[in-house]
Amino acid sequence: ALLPILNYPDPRLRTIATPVKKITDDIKTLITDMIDTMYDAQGIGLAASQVDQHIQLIVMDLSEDKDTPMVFINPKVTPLVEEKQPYEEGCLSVPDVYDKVDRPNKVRIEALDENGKEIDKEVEGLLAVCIQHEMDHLNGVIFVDYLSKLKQTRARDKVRKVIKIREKQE
Ligand SMILES: O=C(O)C[C@@H](Cc1ccccc1)C(=O)SCC(=O)c1ccccc1
Ligand SMILES: [Zn+2]
Repeated sequence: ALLPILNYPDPRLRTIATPVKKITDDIKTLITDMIDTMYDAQGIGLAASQVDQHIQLIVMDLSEDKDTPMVFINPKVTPLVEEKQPYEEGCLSVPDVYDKVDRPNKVRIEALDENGKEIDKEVEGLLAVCIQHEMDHLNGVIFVDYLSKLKQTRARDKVRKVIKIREKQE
């Protein structure tokens, strides 16, 4: 099923996600729904916080054919390089807003997959940028928080306009 995505500056996006204790059938259904929702919204990642489910769960798919979803449960991300690089980011909760954010571009990801199997890998580039962006969501941080106050105001105005247009289309 498609889930509604919370839009910035909804305060629910600031909720800190809690660890997943047991991978229940409900969680497996949420994973499927989040993957469907991510594809429908043309995203490459989605954090459970964005669909108002405040547990430590991220889905991502950076593949061309949108047929290789990745699931990260209770993820831990550790930077592997000191220096940060700018990368153009977007966010499904801040539609039509894109801007550069500086982040380490090589990180280690430790997590569980949807079957509870350990994941422990080093990634770089867009995958590293995206997982850090998703981790921020689980900690109530949105990428516009790294931008200037002026850009944050512009982002709020932009989201308001996009939502109005979407409501008219329905
Ligand atoms: O809101 C989200 O978490 C999804 C977000 C993930 C993300 C994309 C790019 C950089 C960092 C994090 C998106 O998928 S935004 C839409 C998108 O597909 C995209 C935007 C910019 C570059 C590449 C992809
Ligand atoms: Zn986002």
